[in-house]
Amino acid sequence: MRYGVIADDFTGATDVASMLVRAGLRTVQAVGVPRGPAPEADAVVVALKSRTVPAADAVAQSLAALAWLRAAGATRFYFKYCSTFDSTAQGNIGPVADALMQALDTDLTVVCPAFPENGRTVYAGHLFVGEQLLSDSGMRDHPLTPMRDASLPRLLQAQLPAGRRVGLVPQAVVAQGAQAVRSRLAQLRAEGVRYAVTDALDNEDLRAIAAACADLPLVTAASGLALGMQAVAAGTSDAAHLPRTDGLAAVLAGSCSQATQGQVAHWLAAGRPAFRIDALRCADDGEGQAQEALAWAGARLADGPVLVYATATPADVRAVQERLGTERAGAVVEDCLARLARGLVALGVRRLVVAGGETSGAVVQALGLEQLRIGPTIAPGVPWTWAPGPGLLLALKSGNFGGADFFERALAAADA
Ligand SMILES: Nc1ncnc2c1ncn2[C@@H]1O[C@H](COP(=O)(O)OP(=O)(O)OP(=O)(O)O)[C@@H](O)[C@H]1O
Ligand SMILES: O=C(O)[C@@H](O)C(=O)CO
Repeated sequence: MRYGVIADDFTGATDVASMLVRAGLRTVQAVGVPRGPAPEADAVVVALKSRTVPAADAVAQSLAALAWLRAAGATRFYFKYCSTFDSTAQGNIGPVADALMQALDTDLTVVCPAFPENGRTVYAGHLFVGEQLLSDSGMRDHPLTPMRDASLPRLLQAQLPAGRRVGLVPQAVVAQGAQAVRSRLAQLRAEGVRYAVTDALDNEDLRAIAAACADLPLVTAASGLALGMQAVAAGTSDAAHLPRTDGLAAVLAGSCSQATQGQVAHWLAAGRPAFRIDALRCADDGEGQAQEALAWAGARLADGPVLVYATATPADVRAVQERLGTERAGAVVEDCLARLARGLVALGVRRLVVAGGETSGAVVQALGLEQLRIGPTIAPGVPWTWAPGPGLLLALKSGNFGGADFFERALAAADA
């Protein structure tokens, strides 16, 4: 194995694994730090749930993943965070990146959240979502990681220990290609910069950055840079062919992003069956709420796919958070959806779409899954995956990804 990837959430892990597969690398996704021996692969992605935990926990989990990946033979490392740089107020990206750099004894890395295929671009160090600055996008109202600043150097600097320097590789340099990026990185290193934020507007820019980073022990990025790694890695594989399954189908949505709100609205508008989870009820009687949803689903699954969603508007989420506190609100809803996932699989569901990174983490942990095989892409950054234990097709959708008809499209693809 050559590449070791540490992803700070589960949808982010399938996102980057899918890109590595597209780049031609045989890729295995491990759920949490693996216990067993290294699988036969060019890249292993370790999926953590470290984005919103206290920074010290995130660092400890990431270092444990690094230790396993090194022992398994990886020589190049990739810290995968969100293409919208999702961090809590305290921020885990800086502390984790810094700890990984120290452990690898390296003095320079890049910071590259761009994912142009999903509208995330970086210009003059500022992160855009489509045509909006990150701070003007729906990410302003994220339940756990509201992003109210679009300047990557400023966001990162605030998360780093004093004295760490952050610099920029501007788009004018990236557009000149890999050699120009390499020269700029050398210049920044000579100036004492440890973190080079890279502008990137399209996949061509990502390819140039990836080629320029070929000798760096560590890169930090969203999944876009993995697509660019095609140029530097000897590609060998195509997307894995996943088994077919005739089991029942369901969608669980815990994401409150604008994209997921649109997907839920699209499902409801088509008159498809859907059950809304009440977040306050989850706090009072999570087991009762899960049982009620399960009984509802059990009565309908034989007729076709069902949706169970906690997805709510920013105003509704705020009202719940004011009552419960942000952390508890997130945790009780995740817990309810995780129970539901267990219940749905027990009822015979074998094709499951989950929306939301934290939600996916809770679901995958509740199902006790250890490894996911990466299959064909449903939408940029979202592949079908296969969990061999229960024989389950699982799509873990990043909150912000996918068009309005994503749920229907995913289920149709699983049928094809
Ligand atoms: N109605 C609700 N009220 C309060 N919190 C909610 C509600 N519905 C969901 N949540 C919580 O909001 C959080 C959503 O985070 P999650 O990571 O699952 O989605 P996302 O951030 O949109 O996705 P991604 O991380 O892939 O971008 C979860 O902790 C979930 O439990
Ligand atoms: O990079 C992204 O946007 C996603 O893979 C993600 O991390 C969502 O949680």
